Amino acid sequence: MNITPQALIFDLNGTMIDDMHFHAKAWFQILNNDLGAALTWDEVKVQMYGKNSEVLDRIFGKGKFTVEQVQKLSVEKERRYQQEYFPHLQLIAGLANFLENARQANIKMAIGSAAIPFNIDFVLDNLNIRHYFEAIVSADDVTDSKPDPETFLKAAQLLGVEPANCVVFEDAPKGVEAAQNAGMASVVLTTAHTQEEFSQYFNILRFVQDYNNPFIAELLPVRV
Ligand SMILES: O=P(O)(O)OC[C@H]1O[C@@H](O)[C@H](O)[C@@H](O)[C@@H]1O
Repeated sequence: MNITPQALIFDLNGTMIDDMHFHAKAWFQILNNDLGAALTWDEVKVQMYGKNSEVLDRIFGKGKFTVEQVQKLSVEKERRYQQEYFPHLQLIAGLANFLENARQANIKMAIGSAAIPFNIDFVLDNLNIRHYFEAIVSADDVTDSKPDPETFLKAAQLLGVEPANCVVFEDAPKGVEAAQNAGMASVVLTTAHTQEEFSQYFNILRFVQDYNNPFIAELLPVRV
């Protein structure tokens, strides 16, 4: 398939940085040690997609916590995650180059993440890459997170690009599903999931380990 997108939309966690193990660890502690959920490691990994409030609703049922309690738990989870992950914080191989090349090719770029702004700021500011992104859609900007298409549709709208002309970078099955629901093609980073876990989706252009895969550069217009 030969596709030159007008816009690139990046999921954040597991897609720009290889940090999903640290999210699972922080969730495991909060859900089990603090809230007594008794979930296995694998159950935590399956349940922890979407907004933090959605994760808590899914596991404990809607209405178990007040809005204030959810907010407190959400920030506490991210505080623990940030503390553990900070020494490892770096972009996935080849991404720094790709962002720069895409910018020089005038491709619009956005972030579409289920993370709260606290975490998005943590990544963008510590890695000094905020200037690449014309739009940022976080957990706080949507009613329903992935697999609902709202995150990616909002990002496309903010960039002023039709969904069909956007390519989404994702690492999670629910994220690829969200892109599919938004009518967008996706490239899958195999940081946290195996290819088999994506078998039901038909919007995947390629599976890549990192941004040094030659397919990634082919997404940008050929330089003359
Ligand atoms: O949408 P992204 O960028 O992959 O972020 C998803 C993750 O964001 C984290 O903040 C949530 O706590 C995780 O549960 C979730 O999986």
